[in-house]
Amino acid sequence: MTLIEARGLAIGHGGQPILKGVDLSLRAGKVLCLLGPNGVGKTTLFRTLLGLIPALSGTLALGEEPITRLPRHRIAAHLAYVPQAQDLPFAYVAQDIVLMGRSAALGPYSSPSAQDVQLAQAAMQRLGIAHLGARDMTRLSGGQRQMVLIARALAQGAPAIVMDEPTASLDLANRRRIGDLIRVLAGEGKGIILSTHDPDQAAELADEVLLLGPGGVLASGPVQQTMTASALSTLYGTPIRRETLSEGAIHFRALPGLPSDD
Ligand SMILES: Nc1ncnc2c1ncn2[C@@H]1O[C@H](COP(=O)(O)OP(=O)(O)OP(=O)(O)O)[C@@H](O)[C@H]1O
Repeated sequence: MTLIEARGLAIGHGGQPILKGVDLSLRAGKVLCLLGPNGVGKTTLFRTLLGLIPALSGTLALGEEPITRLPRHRIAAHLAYVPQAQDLPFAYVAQDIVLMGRSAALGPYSSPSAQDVQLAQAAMQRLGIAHLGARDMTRLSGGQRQMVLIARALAQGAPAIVMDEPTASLDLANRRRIGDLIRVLAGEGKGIILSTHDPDQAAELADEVLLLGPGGVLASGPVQQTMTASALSTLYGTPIRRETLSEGAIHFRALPGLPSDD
């Protein structure tokens, strides 16, 4: 089942395009990873997929429906969002933030039921952060906040999840935990689209990758064929070597040599 389908999408801010001609398709049970240099438009693309900013042109469908026909609560029921943790100085306790994930499933004037509270608690337990429940979000570390936002997306129960650099501020153990969780969620049939600045992580987690260069898609497809040394060197404008480690994992290494502007 296709959860997100974009064709010829142009995106940007204030009518100014940043990326054009973006084709993207996220299927249930798959992990799609976005890679691209700082400022290329990954977050802008995510915010467009979420209906937070309008596409400038092209088509975008969530499930069977064009996004332009979907009210906010139906988008939220379809697509959960894990924004970058530093974007959210919410003055709420962590468990209330996680419970907000349930609001997409509630009617406009209803309050969360005991089952909603249970689902929020289960999401926190699954991430090993139940002990943070009563803590003020503004007083959590960046990594703790990131875990809370992931729990909120889990509690939402949407079939697709968009994650903007979900492991950026996580320590090694939590990074592993989230990486494993992403694969488990895909195994359970969720579709996950995430961005990362770590090509090794993309190679490990993703079924498919989308390489975003200035202006548009540089390449897209399965990890092995798409994440070549040459494609990544072009993407980041610096020489990159691809190595296969003894356990079969792919590792990318930026070679010495400063990139130039020309
Ligand atoms: N609200 C906004 N209004 C105008 N321009 C914006 C806005 N937000 C981002 N931009 C610009 O859009 C471009 C893409 O930004 P975006 O945050 O999507 O990049 P990114 O690929 O997610 O970057 P990073 O990897 O550094 O997080 C940048 O040039 C940025 O300055």
